Amino acid sequence: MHTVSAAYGPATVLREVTAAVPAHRVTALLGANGSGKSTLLGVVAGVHAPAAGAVERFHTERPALVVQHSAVPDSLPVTVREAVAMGRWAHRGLWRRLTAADRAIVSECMERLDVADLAARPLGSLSGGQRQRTLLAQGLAQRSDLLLLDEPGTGLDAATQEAIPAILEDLCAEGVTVVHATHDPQAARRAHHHLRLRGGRLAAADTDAAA
Ligand SMILES: Nc1ncnc2c1ncn2[C@@H]1O[C@H](COP(=O)(O)OP(=O)(O)OP(=O)(O)O)[C@@H](O)[C@H]1O
Repeated sequence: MHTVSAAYGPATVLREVTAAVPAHRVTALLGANGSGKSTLLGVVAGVHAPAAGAVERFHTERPALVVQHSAVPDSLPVTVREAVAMGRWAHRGLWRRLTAADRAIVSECMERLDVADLAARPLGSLSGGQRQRTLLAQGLAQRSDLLLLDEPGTGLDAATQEAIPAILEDLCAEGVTVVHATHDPQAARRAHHHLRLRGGRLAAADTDAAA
Protein backbone atom coordinates (compact mmCIF):
# COMPACT_ATOMS: atom_id res chain seq x y z
CA MET A 1 0.00 0.00 0.00
CA HIS A 2 1.24 3.45 -0.89
CA THR A 3 0.81 6.60 1.26
CA VAL A 4 -2.57 5.40 2.46
CA SER A 5 -4.58 7.74 4.67
CA ALA A 6 -8.01 6.96 6.11
CA ALA A 7 -10.57 8.92 8.07
CA TYR A 8 -13.88 8.65 9.91
CA GLY A 9 -15.67 11.81 8.82
CA PRO A 10 -13.34 14.72 9.47
CA ALA A 11 -10.99 12.70 11.75
CA THR A 12 -7.94 11.32 9.98
CA VAL A 13 -6.81 8.14 11.78
CA LEU A 14 -4.32 6.64 9.28
CA ARG A 15 -1.63 8.90 7.92
CA GLU A 16 0.38 8.17 4.80
CA VAL A 17 1.08 4.53 5.55
CA THR A 18 3.32 2.87 2.99
CA ALA A 19 3.91 -0.82 3.69
CA ALA A 20 4.16 -4.20 2.03
CA VAL A 21 2.72 -7.50 3.18
CA PRO A 22 4.80 -10.53 2.10
CA ALA A 23 2.87 -13.24 0.27
CA HIS A 24 2.28 -16.60 2.00
CA ARG A 25 3.53 -15.28 5.30
CA VAL A 26 1.97 -14.29 8.61
CA THR A 27 2.21 -10.54 9.22
CA ALA A 28 1.47 -9.23 12.71
CA LEU A 29 -0.03 -5.76 12.89
CA LEU A 30 1.02 -4.23 16.20
CA GLY A 31 0.33 -1.00 18.07
CA ALA A 32 -1.50 0.48 21.03
CA ASN A 33 -5.29 0.76 21.28
CA GLY A 34 -6.51 3.31 18.78
CA SER A 35 -3.29 3.29 16.70
CA GLY A 36 -5.27 2.36 13.56
CA LYS A 37 -4.86 -1.44 13.21
CA SER A 38 -8.55 -2.23 12.62
CA THR A 39 -8.85 0.68 10.24
CA LEU A 40 -5.83 -0.53 8.27
CA LEU A 41 -7.29 -4.04 8.04
CA GLY A 42 -10.56 -2.52 6.78
CA VAL A 43 -8.66 -0.56 4.13
CA VAL A 44 -6.73 -3.63 2.97
CA ALA A 45 -9.99 -5.64 2.95
CA GLY A 46 -11.61 -3.00 0.76
CA VAL A 47 -14.43 -2.26 3.21
CA HIS A 48 -13.01 1.14 4.26
CA ALA A 49 -12.15 3.37 1.31
CA PRO A 50 -8.86 5.23 1.83
CA ALA A 51 -9.09 9.02 1.89
CA ALA A 52 -5.82 9.11 -0.05
CA GLY A 53 -3.28 6.67 -1.42
CA ALA A 54 -3.84 3.24 -2.88
CA VAL A 55 -3.75 -0.43 -1.94
CA GLU A 56 -2.18 -2.70 -4.52
CA ARG A 57 -3.31 -6.30 -4.26
CA PHE A 58 -1.65 -9.29 -5.83
CA HIS A 59 -4.27 -11.72 -4.61
CA THR A 60 -6.88 -13.11 -6.90
CA GLU A 61 -9.69 -13.61 -4.43
CA ARG A 62 -11.79 -11.29 -2.33
CA PRO A 63 -10.00 -10.86 1.04
CA ALA A 64 -11.57 -12.56 4.07
CA LEU A 65 -11.86 -10.16 7.01
CA VAL A 66 -12.66 -11.50 10.48
CA VAL A 67 -13.64 -8.69 12.82
CA GLN A 68 -13.61 -8.83 16.62
CA HIS A 69 -16.56 -10.80 17.97
CA SER A 70 -18.01 -7.76 19.68
CA ALA A 71 -18.75 -6.33 16.22
CA VAL A 72 -21.25 -9.12 15.48
CA PRO A 73 -24.75 -8.87 17.01
CA ASP A 74 -25.50 -11.60 19.58
CA SER A 75 -29.08 -11.72 18.37
CA LEU A 76 -28.18 -13.10 14.92
CA PRO A 77 -30.59 -16.10 14.72
CA VAL A 78 -28.19 -18.65 13.25
CA THR A 79 -26.50 -21.82 14.42
CA VAL A 80 -22.73 -22.29 14.51
CA ARG A 81 -22.86 -24.40 11.33
CA GLU A 82 -24.95 -21.76 9.55
CA ALA A 83 -22.59 -19.00 10.70
CA VAL A 84 -19.57 -20.88 9.36
CA ALA A 85 -21.48 -21.69 6.14
CA MET A 86 -21.93 -17.94 5.58
CA GLY A 87 -18.25 -18.01 4.71
CA ARG A 88 -19.26 -19.85 1.50
CA TRP A 89 -21.91 -17.30 0.45
CA ALA A 90 -19.49 -15.22 -1.59
CA HIS A 91 -18.80 -18.34 -3.68
CA ARG A 92 -22.35 -19.66 -3.85
CA GLY A 93 -24.64 -16.63 -3.50
CA LEU A 94 -27.17 -16.06 -0.76
CA TRP A 95 -30.01 -18.20 -2.14
CA ARG A 96 -28.12 -21.05 -3.81
CA ARG A 97 -27.69 -24.33 -1.96
CA LEU A 98 -24.23 -25.19 -0.77
CA THR A 99 -22.52 -28.00 -2.66
CA ALA A 100 -21.11 -31.11 -1.00
CA ALA A 101 -17.67 -29.54 -1.41
CA ASP A 102 -18.87 -26.39 0.41
CA ARG A 103 -20.28 -28.50 3.24
CA ALA A 104 -16.99 -30.40 3.51
CA ILE A 105 -15.10 -27.08 3.80
CA VAL A 106 -17.54 -25.90 6.51
CA SER A 107 -17.04 -29.13 8.48
CA GLU A 108 -13.26 -28.99 8.10
CA CYS A 109 -13.14 -25.38 9.32
CA MET A 110 -15.35 -26.20 12.32
CA GLU A 111 -12.99 -29.08 13.20
CA ARG A 112 -9.95 -26.84 12.81
CA LEU A 113 -11.34 -24.29 15.29
CA ASP A 114 -12.78 -27.00 17.54
CA VAL A 115 -16.43 -25.92 17.27
CA ALA A 116 -17.80 -29.03 15.51
CA ASP A 117 -19.44 -30.15 18.78
CA LEU A 118 -21.29 -26.84 18.88
CA ALA A 119 -22.56 -27.04 15.28
CA ALA A 120 -26.29 -27.03 16.15
CA ARG A 121 -26.07 -24.38 18.87
CA PRO A 122 -27.44 -20.87 18.22
CA LEU A 123 -24.61 -18.35 17.90
CA GLY A 124 -26.25 -16.15 20.54
CA SER A 125 -26.05 -18.95 23.16
CA LEU A 126 -22.26 -19.30 22.93
CA SER A 127 -19.59 -17.92 25.21
CA GLY A 128 -17.46 -15.10 23.86
CA GLY A 129 -14.54 -17.42 23.09
CA GLN A 130 -16.76 -20.01 21.39
CA ARG A 131 -18.28 -17.26 19.24
CA GLN A 132 -14.82 -15.95 18.37
CA ARG A 133 -13.73 -19.44 17.28
CA THR A 134 -16.91 -19.71 15.16
CA LEU A 135 -16.15 -16.40 13.44
CA LEU A 136 -12.57 -17.52 12.76
CA ALA A 137 -13.95 -20.74 11.25
CA GLN A 138 -16.26 -18.60 9.08
CA GLY A 139 -13.23 -16.57 7.90
CA LEU A 140 -11.32 -19.76 7.05
CA ALA A 141 -14.36 -21.13 5.21
CA GLN A 142 -14.08 -18.28 2.72
CA ARG A 143 -10.91 -19.98 1.47
CA SER A 144 -9.50 -16.61 0.44
CA ASP A 145 -5.82 -16.32 -0.36
CA LEU A 146 -5.72 -13.16 1.81
CA LEU A 147 -6.96 -13.63 5.38
CA LEU A 148 -7.24 -10.52 7.57
CA LEU A 149 -7.88 -11.09 11.28
CA ASP A 150 -8.62 -8.45 13.88
CA GLU A 151 -7.26 -9.69 17.22
CA PRO A 152 -8.18 -13.33 16.60
CA GLY A 153 -7.02 -14.43 20.06
CA THR A 154 -9.26 -12.04 22.01
CA GLY A 155 -11.36 -13.86 24.58
CA LEU A 156 -9.92 -17.28 23.77
CA ASP A 157 -8.74 -19.64 26.50
CA ALA A 158 -4.98 -20.20 26.76
CA ALA A 159 -5.01 -23.51 24.85
CA THR A 160 -6.94 -22.09 21.89
CA GLN A 161 -4.92 -18.88 21.91
CA GLU A 162 -1.74 -20.94 21.73
CA ALA A 163 -3.18 -22.98 18.85
CA ILE A 164 -3.83 -19.92 16.68
CA PRO A 165 -0.24 -19.27 15.49
CA ALA A 166 0.07 -22.89 14.35
CA ILE A 167 -3.24 -22.66 12.46
CA LEU A 168 -2.01 -19.47 10.76
CA GLU A 169 1.32 -21.08 9.86
CA ASP A 170 -0.52 -24.07 8.34
CA LEU A 171 -2.64 -21.70 6.26
CA CYS A 172 0.48 -19.97 4.95
CA ALA A 173 1.91 -23.33 3.95
CA GLU A 174 -1.32 -23.84 2.00
CA GLY A 175 -0.71 -20.58 0.08
CA VAL A 176 -2.68 -18.09 2.18
CA THR A 177 -1.31 -14.65 3.11
CA VAL A 178 -2.31 -13.74 6.66
CA VAL A 179 -2.38 -10.34 8.37
CA HIS A 180 -3.51 -10.25 11.99
CA ALA A 181 -3.80 -7.40 14.44
CA THR A 182 -2.67 -8.64 17.81
CA HIS A 183 -1.78 -7.57 21.35
CA ASP A 184 -0.54 -11.08 22.19
CA PRO A 185 3.29 -11.08 22.49
CA GLN A 186 3.51 -14.81 21.77
CA ALA A 187 1.43 -14.51 18.55
CA ALA A 188 3.51 -11.49 17.55
CA ARG A 189 6.76 -13.43 18.07
CA ARG A 190 5.51 -16.33 15.97
CA ALA A 191 4.62 -14.06 13.01
CA HIS A 192 7.04 -13.98 10.06
CA HIS A 193 6.69 -10.25 9.50
CA HIS A 194 5.74 -7.24 11.63
CA LEU A 195 4.20 -3.83 11.03
CA ARG A 196 3.81 -1.42 13.96
CA LEU A 197 1.45 1.54 13.94
CA ARG A 198 1.71 4.51 16.25
CA GLY A 199 -0.88 7.27 16.17
CA GLY A 200 -2.02 6.22 12.70
CA ARG A 201 1.47 6.22 11.21
CA LEU A 202 3.73 3.31 10.36
CA ALA A 203 6.28 3.39 13.20
CA ALA A 204 8.25 0.26 12.28
CA ALA A 205 8.32 -2.57 9.77
CA ASP A 206 10.60 -5.54 9.22
CA THR A 207 12.76 -4.95 6.20
CA ASP A 208 12.41 -8.37 4.55
CA ALA A 209 8.95 -7.82 3.03
CA ALA A 210 8.72 -8.71 -0.63
CA ALA A 211 5.65 -6.97 -2.12
N1 LIG B 1 -16.39 4.09 13.50
C1 LIG B 1 -15.54 5.02 13.94
N2 LIG B 1 -15.88 6.33 13.96
C2 LIG B 1 -15.02 7.28 14.38
N3 LIG B 1 -13.77 7.03 14.83
C3 LIG B 1 -13.39 5.75 14.84
C4 LIG B 1 -14.23 4.68 14.39
N4 LIG B 1 -13.55 3.51 14.52
C5 LIG B 1 -12.34 3.84 15.02
N5 LIG B 1 -12.22 5.18 15.20
C6 LIG B 1 -11.04 5.91 15.70
O1 LIG B 1 -9.98 5.65 14.82
C7 LIG B 1 -8.75 5.47 15.54
C8 LIG B 1 -8.14 4.13 15.16
O2 LIG B 1 -9.03 3.10 15.61
P1 LIG B 1 -8.76 1.57 15.29
O3 LIG B 1 -9.98 0.83 15.73
O4 LIG B 1 -8.32 1.43 13.89
O5 LIG B 1 -7.53 1.26 16.27
P2 LIG B 1 -6.90 -0.15 16.73
O6 LIG B 1 -5.43 0.02 16.62
O7 LIG B 1 -7.52 -1.25 15.97
O8 LIG B 1 -7.34 -0.21 18.25
P3 LIG B 1 -7.59 -1.47 19.26
O9 LIG B 1 -6.24 -2.04 19.60
O10 LIG B 1 -8.24 -0.80 20.44
O11 LIG B 1 -8.52 -2.43 18.56
C9 LIG B 1 -9.09 5.62 17.02
O12 LIG B 1 -8.78 6.92 17.41
C10 LIG B 1 -10.58 5.40 17.06
O13 LIG B 1 -11.15 6.14 18.11
